[in-house]
Amino acid sequence: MRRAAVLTAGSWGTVFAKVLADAGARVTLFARDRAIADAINGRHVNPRYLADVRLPDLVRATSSPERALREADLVVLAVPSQALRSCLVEWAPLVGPGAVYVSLMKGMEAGSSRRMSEVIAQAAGVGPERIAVVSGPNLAREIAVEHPAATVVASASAATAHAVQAACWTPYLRPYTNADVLGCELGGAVKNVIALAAGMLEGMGFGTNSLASLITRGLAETARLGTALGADPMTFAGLAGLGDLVATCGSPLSRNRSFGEKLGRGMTLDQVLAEQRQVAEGVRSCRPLLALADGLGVSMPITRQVERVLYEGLPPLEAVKDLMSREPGPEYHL
Ligand SMILES: NC(=O)C1=CN([C@@H]2O[C@H](COP(=O)(O)OP(=O)(O)OC[C@H]3O[C@@H](n4cnc5c(N)ncnc54)[C@H](OP(=O)(O)O)[C@@H]3O)[C@@H](O)[C@H]2O)C=CC1
Ligand SMILES: O=C(CO)COP(=O)(O)O
Repeated sequence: MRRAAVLTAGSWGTVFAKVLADAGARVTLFARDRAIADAINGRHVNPRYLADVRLPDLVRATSSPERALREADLVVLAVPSQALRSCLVEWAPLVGPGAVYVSLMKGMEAGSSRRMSEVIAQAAGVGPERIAVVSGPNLAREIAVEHPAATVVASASAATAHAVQAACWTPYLRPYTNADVLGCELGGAVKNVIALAAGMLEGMGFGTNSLASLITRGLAETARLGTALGADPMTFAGLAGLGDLVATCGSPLSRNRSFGEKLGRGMTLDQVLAEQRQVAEGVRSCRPLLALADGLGVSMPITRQVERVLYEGLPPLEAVKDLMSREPGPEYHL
């Protein structure tokens, strides 16, 4: 039986702990807040993030990272992307020598523009064969109630990808493997920025044509950046690209989309941040993505406008006008 540690007990970490247990693993879920760990052990629910779903008996919780990581052969990481590096300073020394790290995160590190697997490799000092990424159209709330969905397990090592695939295959979650770690992570990070824009459209009252145009052109700029960085273009037509983009831009369950919707209704960044409890990764990831794009001379007009709305106070309607008034060009260009 596999032994998995999941850090931490937020929305996706909690649901993924259920997935792993339903697939047969013994799971220890780390919660910073001892009250959450006690509720999971006593009542099998996470009162802060998933109060109405019973977690399997194979999920136990602890507020001690040492206890969570002891004997774990899978170390599953689900913290806000900007917190990962500092968390690993504390956690990595507690991880056993052969354990595989699994990233569930969909963001880019501010300042370094590093993907989460790159932060893991650097901060934990592990090689790519010990790292996997799980990414796809996986809104936590829907997976929690076992609506069927698919996902991608990406790793540079086929053996690692297959092991993680087996560890998270349940009747309601179907994992596919992919060797393109870069493309899968980029798809997950950029779709959060595009989902902010999708929410803004919703908040401004625009309809389905606007949303479909945004999703399609959002995918175009994701693929442009990805291929310039060396990703496989096919990845962006897959679950971690188009799949996740459609799910996140279309669902009111998405935190990025709801964040954008509030901006679209006229709230400022600070006002939305003050009332948003869960992480909306696109807010902090758009600048590191633009830094990568600028370094390669890649155009990402939607991401650029989202950044201007967030950090320059540009009204969302002005951002739409700017996008629409650019010189028209061919649909496909590099
Ligand atoms: N939710 C979803 O549907 C999906 C999310 N993801 C990705 O998973 C990652 C985690 O998201 P999600 O679980 O939804 O986020 P949540 O906001 O729901 O939970 C965040 C978790 O991280 C903890 N945390 C917050 N700040 C820190 C910190 N500075 N140091 C250590 N722990 C911290 C929180 O603990 P506390 O409660 O104590 O504050 C909480 O357990 C993100 O990258 C997201 O994009 C991917 C697929 C689906
Ligand atoms: O990544 C997700 C679905 O695949 C969740 O998106 P949000 O972080 O916007 O809720």
